[in-house]
Amino acid sequence: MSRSRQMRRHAQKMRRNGLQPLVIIDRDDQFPDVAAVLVARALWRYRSELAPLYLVTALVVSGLVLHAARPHWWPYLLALATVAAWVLAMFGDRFGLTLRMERLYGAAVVVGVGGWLAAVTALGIAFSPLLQVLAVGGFVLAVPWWVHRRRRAKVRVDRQIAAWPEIAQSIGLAGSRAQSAVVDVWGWRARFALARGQTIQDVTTKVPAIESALGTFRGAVRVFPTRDDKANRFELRVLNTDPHADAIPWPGPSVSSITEPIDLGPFEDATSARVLLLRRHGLIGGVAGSGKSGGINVLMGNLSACRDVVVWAIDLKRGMELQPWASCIDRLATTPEQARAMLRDAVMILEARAAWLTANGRRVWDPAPELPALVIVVDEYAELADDAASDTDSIARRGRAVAVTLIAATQRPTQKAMGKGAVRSQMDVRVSFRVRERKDVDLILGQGMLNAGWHAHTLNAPGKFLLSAPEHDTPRRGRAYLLTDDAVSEAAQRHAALRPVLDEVSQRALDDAATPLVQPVSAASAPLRPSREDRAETVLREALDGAPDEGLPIAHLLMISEMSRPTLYRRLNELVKTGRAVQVGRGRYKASDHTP
Ligand SMILES: Nc1ncnc2c1ncn2[C@@H]1O[C@H](COP(=O)(O)OP(=O)(O)OP(=O)(O)O)[C@@H](O)[C@H]1O
Repeated sequence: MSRSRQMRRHAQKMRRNGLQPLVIIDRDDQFPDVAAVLVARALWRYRSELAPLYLVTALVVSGLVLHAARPHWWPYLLALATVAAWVLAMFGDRFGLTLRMERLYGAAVVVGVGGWLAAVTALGIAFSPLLQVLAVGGFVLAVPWWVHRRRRAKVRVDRQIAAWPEIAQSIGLAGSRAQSAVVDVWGWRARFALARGQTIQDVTTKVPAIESALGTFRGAVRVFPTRDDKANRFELRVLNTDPHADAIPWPGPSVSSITEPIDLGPFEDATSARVLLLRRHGLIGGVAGSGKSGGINVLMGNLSACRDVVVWAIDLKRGMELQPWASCIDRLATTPEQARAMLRDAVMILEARAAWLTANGRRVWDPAPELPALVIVVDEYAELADDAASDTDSIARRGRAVAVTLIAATQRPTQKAMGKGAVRSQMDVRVSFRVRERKDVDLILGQGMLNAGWHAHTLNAPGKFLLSAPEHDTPRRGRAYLLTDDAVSEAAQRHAALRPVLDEVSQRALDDAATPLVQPVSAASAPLRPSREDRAETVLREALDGAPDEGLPIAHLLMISEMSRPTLYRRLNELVKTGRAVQVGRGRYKASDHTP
């Protein structure tokens, strides 16, 4: 065995014993050998930082070869670079470039590389100032690469993963190895294979040791089984920052349909607290200032982005909380009378839908833009008058199949606050923000939940919540996204254009209910007073006739006609279809110039 191999063996043995080997050089050994290994290692270890340099080197070599062998290829190179840059700019998100900035950067690099290579292929590397362009351009394009946050995070993770065999050795998990890792905004997660005989329980008991070895903060590491539930695999979740440390800005809607689960905000391990609201009712509770209204804003931001949901809302704080979403709310009740009328109409709708389902041999109402779900959001549920209780009860009991959903927010959902009916027991999704007393936990989340470890009284910051739903049956702390006032008005404005109107079945039920009963025979000869609808229709037609060239906005037509929003849209649609009115701009109408 050669002397250097002997030494390498010796060094490996020392490393296994936890000792650092010394590099011993004597006269016979080749120092350049060791140096080359060290340099090669450094070039490999810092490959991400050195990538621009490697690219420049590759360009110079390719340029030399291409100019010597295929100088007439330059137009193809230019065309290829242009197409590749276009593809990156347009579809870069499919290749992991999620941000627009990243796609533009990628496209710029491709154009730069392709352009320079085409020029060198045609003119030769000695042609001035191609080398200067390469040096300056390379440096300029390298700077964003070096400072890119996600790249640096990825490099950090790669190095931690590369160090895993040593870490595993020192914490008694020798032989386990990383299989894959992904970086996200909060940190990284990686899938590991365990050595023979090791179990996920072994890893769980080693969590503090892993945290120490990786140099993270306490509580930053979590261990989960993998999705395929293999006994010799585990997933390691490492957080670089505590997701709940600060308010988390709302990233925008996570859904475009009520059939998808809504993301309320991250749990402590940074996974999303997603919950489905289709065919379910929801109860949101928590003391004043605990973040209920913030939670409702997250729901509204998502529901208003769904093209298959009509939102009705009751806000008995005179519309203070929900008014900013008015452009996305089909009907908003701010007084107890309006709330009662709305709930009565909702029951009428659910009955009409149930009848329609039966008549059509269907079991459930499948929401679609033309057959939307109806979601009724009630802020401060306890303020609802007692005489609304039978309607809320009907909705809670019979709303699921017909996709009529009730979402109630209240501080303490006592039996008194929830009315005498079965509303609370019908709530499938419970979100508890901080409660004042331990016993309130059971009020919001259900009997026995406090004893089962659902400690909503210990939530220590606004917006933090516990979520109980069929797919969430263990207590995990979440924190709701926070929507600023600007985010609310921006989302409300953007989503207003997507809002569907009530379907025909539901609308007909409301119209029929509003039509006055047939006059009694004895009164038939009495002069007929115009019905409310006739009056509203006349007012609408007159307003459209007198509308200016730029038309009248929906808000104005709603106000003067006193029609409900769906009725107004339906009437306007009919008038437009029959050529009696025209839509002049977004949400603006006037009478048509040539009445047919
Ligand atoms: N998700 C959140 N993240 C961070 N801070 C939040 C969050 N939600 C709410 N807050 C903060 O807490 C304050 C109170 O929140 P919010 O108004 O939503 O509470 P509430 O429970 O609805 O109270 P009330 O019943 O009085 O309306 C807000 O002004 C906001 O600063």
